[in-house]
Amino acid sequence: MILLNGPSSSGKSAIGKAMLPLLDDPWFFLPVDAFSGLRSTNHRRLLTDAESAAMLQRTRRAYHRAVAVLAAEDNHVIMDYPLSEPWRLADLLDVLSPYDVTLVHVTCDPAELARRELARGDRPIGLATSQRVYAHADHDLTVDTTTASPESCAAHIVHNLFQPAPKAFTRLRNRL
Ligand SMILES: Nc1ncnc2c1ncn2[C@@H]1O[C@H](COP(=O)(O)OP(=O)(O)OP(=O)(O)O)[C@@H](O)[C@H]1O
Repeated sequence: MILLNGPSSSGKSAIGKAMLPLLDDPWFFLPVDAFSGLRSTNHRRLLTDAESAAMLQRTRRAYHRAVAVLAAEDNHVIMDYPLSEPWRLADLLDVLSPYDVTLVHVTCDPAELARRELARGDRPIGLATSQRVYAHADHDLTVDTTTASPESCAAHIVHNLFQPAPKAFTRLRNRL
């Protein structure tokens, strides 16, 4: 399993898509946005803020478990998911404990993040630079997309996929 962690607009989705043709075997690319996109946005009752927050957390916890179910059937999965709240990592360390995870930190200069965000027009302005990805100073690989293309970042990840144990998830779990 590969987890692409980085702020909004850092290029996680572009890298994930660019990786697929470079990999030897079939992989699932399952961005959290695709999973959340399965949930209706058009419904009759207006949720309170607390209900909305609970719903988002339920969705994310379910995403963690959906990925684990795919892995339990020996499927390879690329996650595109910002670890922007500490509980997300804590939950993943638990749920994904049976599986090999390569944690990739996707980074980008804040000015370039802001430029991309404005150009996209479909993300709240300021999300990318305000989003604190829980970088926790440990990961298996880093790619900086400020000037590198998604294709070159994807190639770097694929060529360095086999990292010596213990990998970041194991080290992080041992620190708990
Ligand atoms: N390496 C890159 N160089 C230049 N532009 C890029 C690069 N990677 C992505 N972009 C552009 O930045 C925007 C966001 O890319 P992408 O959707 O891959 O980011 P993301 O990290 O998955 O964002 P989000 O978490 O908000 O879904 C897109 O318009 C994309 O074309």
